[in-house]
Amino acid sequence: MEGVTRHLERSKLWSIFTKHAASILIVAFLLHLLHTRYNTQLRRFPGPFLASFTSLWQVWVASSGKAEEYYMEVHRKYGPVARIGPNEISFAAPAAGRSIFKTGQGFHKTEFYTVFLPNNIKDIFTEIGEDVHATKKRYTVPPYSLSSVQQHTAQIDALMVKFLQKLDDFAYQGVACDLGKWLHYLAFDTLGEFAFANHFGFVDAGTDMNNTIATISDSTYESGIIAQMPFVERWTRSIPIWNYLPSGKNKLFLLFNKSTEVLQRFQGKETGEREKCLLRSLLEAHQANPDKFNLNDVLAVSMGAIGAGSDSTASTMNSFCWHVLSNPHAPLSDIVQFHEALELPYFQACLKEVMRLQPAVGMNITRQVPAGGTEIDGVYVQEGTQVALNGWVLHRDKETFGSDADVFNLERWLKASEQELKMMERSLFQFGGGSHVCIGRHLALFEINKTLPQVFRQYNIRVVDPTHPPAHRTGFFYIQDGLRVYLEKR
Ligand code: HEM
Repeated sequence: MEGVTRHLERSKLWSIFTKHAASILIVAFLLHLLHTRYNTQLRRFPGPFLASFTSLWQVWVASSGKAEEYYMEVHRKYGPVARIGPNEISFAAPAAGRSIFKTGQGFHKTEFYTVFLPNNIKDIFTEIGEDVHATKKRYTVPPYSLSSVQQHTAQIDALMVKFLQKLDDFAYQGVACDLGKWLHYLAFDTLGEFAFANHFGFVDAGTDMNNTIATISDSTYESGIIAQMPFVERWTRSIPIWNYLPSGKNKLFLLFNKSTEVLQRFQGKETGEREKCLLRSLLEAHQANPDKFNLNDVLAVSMGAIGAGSDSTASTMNSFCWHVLSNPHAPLSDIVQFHEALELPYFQACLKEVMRLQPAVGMNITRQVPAGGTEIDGVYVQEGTQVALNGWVLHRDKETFGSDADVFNLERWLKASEQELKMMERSLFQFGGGSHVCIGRHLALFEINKTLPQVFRQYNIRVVDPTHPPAHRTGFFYIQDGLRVYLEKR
């Protein structure tokens, strides 16, 4: 009898549950949202309402292709510290950037990075284990030093000659040229020389071969969206849905073929001076330390260099041309010799101002707060919290850069006192900082300092429509499209 009563009670409960299942699930979901928003120390920070409940807000921001604009707006509205995710806050003051990047503070990369290519074998950009990263970086750093980069001068100069010949064609024909595209081809081929002692042939072809540049850009854009919820990629890694994404179909085979072909050619073979390159140096590191740095690492790091170095350098050169050409106060007629670029104060002021105003990384750089928590820019932050920095935000700090920090004004670099200059330079984060500072910065600056003075010395350049800046889409990098100019040979 007792058993029957219990059975009846259970089936009554079950029928109540099934009748109200939808309502129960909704209430549970609402409780979960409230818990996410309030049951954390981050509740004291202001920020977009939706962002405190779910990372979907950041997914939406990333998919807009204008992440930098959203984050600048967030800080204009909510002040120097803003909550931008259930477990993430963003800082606007350069002092916060300096604390987070300070070596030895224990901040480490978040899972955000793990979804970018190459993600099956980690390179130094996608590797988030600090110890593994430090090992890989030790073997990777030597070919990236300025003196090693300078050893590629002859090959880079040869590329430059071809590049200028192509621009000459536009100048002679008097037709508009998409300078941004050509700078991208040059950046790509330069990386080919640096990484594989063999350029890809983009400048020769004058086209995006195998859609490689577009594929990298699409892939970075998609990864930038997925990176906001990296667990989705982890859960679905074994399902082949990623192959159906635009960047997945083509899978960058030009890049992969080139790196494996060059690797096979180099293996076991002595190479001459002409073939000294990143991949060669990585292979030597592998041969000396086969257990710590394997052949997959060699491939991943060399391919990763192309992904990290092409769009970023092209973006900076694009931004430079746009700002200098559309700004009547920034002519570059003084520039004579490109190898003297470092000694040209006016050119250097333009370059710093461009990297300040439009740093090539448009998305947030994120780090995880170490065990025990820490204070950042006067604010205590609990361990495990994700902290975000965005160059576009940090570089608009009015206390550091002046009340006109939102606009292009290269005079700020020329007129600043020694102390102001020092502070501004310490507050530039276009290459990140700390143990993850951009490894390719010498190469990028070498290329930029050679290319831009050369182009501006050789041509009078006029933007086709100075009222319309090039369109852009931000994946991880801020990528422009449509820098159309007329070139006239000087
Ligand atoms: C103007 C051009 C460039 C800019 C503005 C730039 C910017 C950056 C930034 C901001 C970071 C730090 C990202 C973070 O901490 O989340 C970074 C890291 C990195 N960059 Fe660059 N980059 C440029 C060129 C290059 C080039 C030419 C290469 C390679 C050939 C390269 C390879 C890398 C790699 C591998 C990392 C990861 C470093 C690490 O985590 O230890 N970059 N870059």
